[in-house]
Parts: sequence; structure tokens; C-alpha cells
Amino acid sequence: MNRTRFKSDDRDDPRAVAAGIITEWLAEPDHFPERSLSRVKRNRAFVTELVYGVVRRLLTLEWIENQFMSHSPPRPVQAILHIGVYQLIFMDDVEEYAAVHESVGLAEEGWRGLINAVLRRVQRERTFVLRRLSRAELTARYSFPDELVRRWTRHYGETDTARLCEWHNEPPQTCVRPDPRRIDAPAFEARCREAGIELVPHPFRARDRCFVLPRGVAVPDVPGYREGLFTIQDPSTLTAVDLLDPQPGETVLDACAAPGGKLQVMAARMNGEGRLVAMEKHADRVDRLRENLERTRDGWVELRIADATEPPSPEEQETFDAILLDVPCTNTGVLRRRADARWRFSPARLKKLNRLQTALLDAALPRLRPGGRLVYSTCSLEEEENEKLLRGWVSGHPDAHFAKARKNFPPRSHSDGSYAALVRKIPREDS
Ligand SMILES: C[S@@+](CC[C@H](N)C(=O)[O-])C[C@H]1O[C@@H](n2cnc3c(N)ncnc32)[C@H](O)[C@@H]1O
Repeated sequence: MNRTRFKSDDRDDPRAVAAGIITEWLAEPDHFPERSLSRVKRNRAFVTELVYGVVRRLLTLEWIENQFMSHSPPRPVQAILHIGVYQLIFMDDVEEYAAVHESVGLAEEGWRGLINAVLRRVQRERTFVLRRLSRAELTARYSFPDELVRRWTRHYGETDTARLCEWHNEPPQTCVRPDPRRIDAPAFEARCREAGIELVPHPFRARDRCFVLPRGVAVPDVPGYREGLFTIQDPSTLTAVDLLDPQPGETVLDACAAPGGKLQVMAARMNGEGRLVAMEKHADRVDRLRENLERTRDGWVELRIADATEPPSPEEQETFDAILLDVPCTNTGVLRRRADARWRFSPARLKKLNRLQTALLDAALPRLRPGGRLVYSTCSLEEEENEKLLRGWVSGHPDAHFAKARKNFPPRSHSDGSYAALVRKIPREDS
């Protein structure tokens, strides 16, 4: 059977489209499904749910299918089975008959018997399957790679690991933060209510208030979107900015700035007074950053496409009062938002990122004036790129002093996972 050919290879059939994308992803797991999804024009919501659902629940789906068959069929058949089982187990709003019948119809003749047999058994024995699944190992139960489950169990224990896995499998919330320069939180809530949008205050404690958008409300439909009255922000992102505490009149650097979530909060806190420099290495990410700043009327922020691991020029030495270093990381605190990221985690990738994170810290310190503040932050839960890396780096730099750190661990934090540490550069007379 061809890698991506299906019996009903029909651009209008959402299941066929999803099966095609999943087959490609099974062959090349590093190929991001969102690129293929961005080309889908029809039934996009359903295709997206099938693709992300299967990508997220892959190990669970394989575990269920393996209860009813003894060897693995070719990839296109696996994709059809995954789509069928996903609908039967996880999609309450899909008719079981359609889930089975339409999935079987996607396959070439020779594979239909197998697909039909497996899907019918899953349909008939659903309750029994779910009961067995609830007692299965965490990897199968929540569909996480063994590497992550083992390291989380070691650090956080089995109960918290199970809760974390459950959290990462839930659909992410969209949160918004009214910009206090333009509107206060009660007035923003009232404007949304008038527009028929009932916001839910987010329980996370930070200086700025965040609200959860009801499901199905598109961000551009929220009042004040075009006027830049709010930013789209998981509240965990506020921790790093709260720790850095940029002040009006200061000279501040955001060294890894795109797409600009934390930068927008810093711009609001500085209120156009002082200098705020946004550095970003990847030019293709700067357009989105610029758009975000234009929406919140923060054109005063200086954008610079540059590699923040490069040492500063002589004029830039010790110029900044405060630096935010929101480094690239393994993203293990935000897996809810990236269905495929759990499969990309590996110790080798973590080590490679550690080299970049250390190089970014090394190049940031000489840019900071003595007495200045640096916040190192990630959206990771792994100590090797959080507390361990930061403590090790500080101990090798006598002019850096570790002040404090905060970690947001979902679901306890009710937010995405993140880590942020405040480091002070020791003033010269003390060093
Ligand atoms: C975690 S993201 C930053 C998120 C951003 N702070 C926010 O709140 O929206 C890390 C960013 O660093 C950028 N980056 C990676 N290596 C870099 C480097 N050597 N110099 C500057 N930026 C870099 C990436 O392209 C990415 O946009």
C-alpha cells in the first residue's frame, strides 16, 4: 500500500485528509503536523482535532489496538486505525457508526477486514478497555514517552506525574490580560460582558490580572482586540516579568524576545519611559513580534535581529539595568499547547539546549551593569535546564549572585509550567 494513498483519497473527506497527515507524521515524527494542517481548507476544525488527538494520544491508541491485533500493519492502516479508535474513545460527539464505517471505508480492500474487526471490538468492549487502561502503566494510560514519565516520577513522584500527564492532555485554555495602561480589569470584564462574553478570572496570583476566555470565542472577537486593550497570555508568563520588575526610565533588554508575550508586559510596566530593546535571532519570528507591538501601540520598543550568544560590542558593555533571558528549552511545561512536543523530548536535545542556554547566560552578563538584574526563564519542568543549570552557572561567575527563583508546576499552579530565576550582578565595590 502506498505511503499516503487511501481508498477514499478525497480532499473533501476530513478523515482521509487526517489519515494522510498522520501517515506522513508517523513516517517523519520531526515533521510538524501544523505545517500540513495549515494547508487544509475544508472541515479544518474536525481534521485538526483528529490529527492533534491522534498525535497526543498515540501510545494509548497503540495500546488499545494491540489488545485486538498481534502485529503492526503498514503506516496508512495504522493511521486509519488510530483515527477510528480515537473517535470511539475520545470523541463523544461523533456517532460510533460513522467512526467505524467511515474509517473502514478509507482503507484498501485487503485491510478492511482487520480495521473493521478491531474497531468493532473497541466499540463493543469500550467500558472494559477503559477499565483496563486506567490500570495500565502511565506511559500507555496518558500517552507519554517512557523517558519523560521516568524522569518526572523520579523528581515529582507518581501521583504528581499522573496529574501532570492528565493536565497536559487537556485542551489548553486561552487567557487574556487587560493592559493596565489602557483599561482596568473590571472595565474590561464589563465590556466583554456587554458583548456577550463571560470572562472567568484566572486564579493565578501575579501583579496583572488574567482572564480565561470561554471556549469557542475567537481572540479577534474579544472587544478591544484591534485597539490593543489586552494581550494573549498564559499567566505563568508573568512570573518572569514580576521577578525582573522593569521600571519606567530603565534600560532593559529582552534577549530572546519573539513572539513578544513577556515583552508586551514589560513595555506596559515601563510605560514608554526609558529604553526597551528586543533582540531575536530568527528574522521569520520578528514579523509576529512587530505585529504584536503595533497592536499594543508599543512602537517605541527597539527591535534588533541579532544572536544573543554573541559577545556585546564595546558600546553595549554594561549598558542594561535589567535583562530578560527567556531561553529556548524543551517546553515540557507547555506540552498541552504542543501536541507533538512530547515525542521530541530526548536527553541529547536537552544537552544541546543546555549549551545554548549557557552561551546565552555567558553573553548576557557582560551586557548588564554592575548592580543590574537578570532573569533566566524557561517553560520547562526539567531541573537540568532550570535550577541545576542556573545554580551551576552562578557558581562559576563570582560577579553573579542568585537571588530567588519561582517554579510553576501544573496543575498545582493552575497555569502552564515555567521556571524563572533572578540573578543580580554584584556591584564592583562588593565583588
Ligand atoms: C522561549 S522563546 C521566547 C518567548 C518570548 N520571550 C515570549 O514571551 O513571547 C525563545 C526565543 O529565542 C529565540 N532565539 C533562539 N536562539 C537565539 C539567540 N541565539 N539569540 C536571540 N534569540 C534566540 C527563538 O527564536 C525564540 O523566539
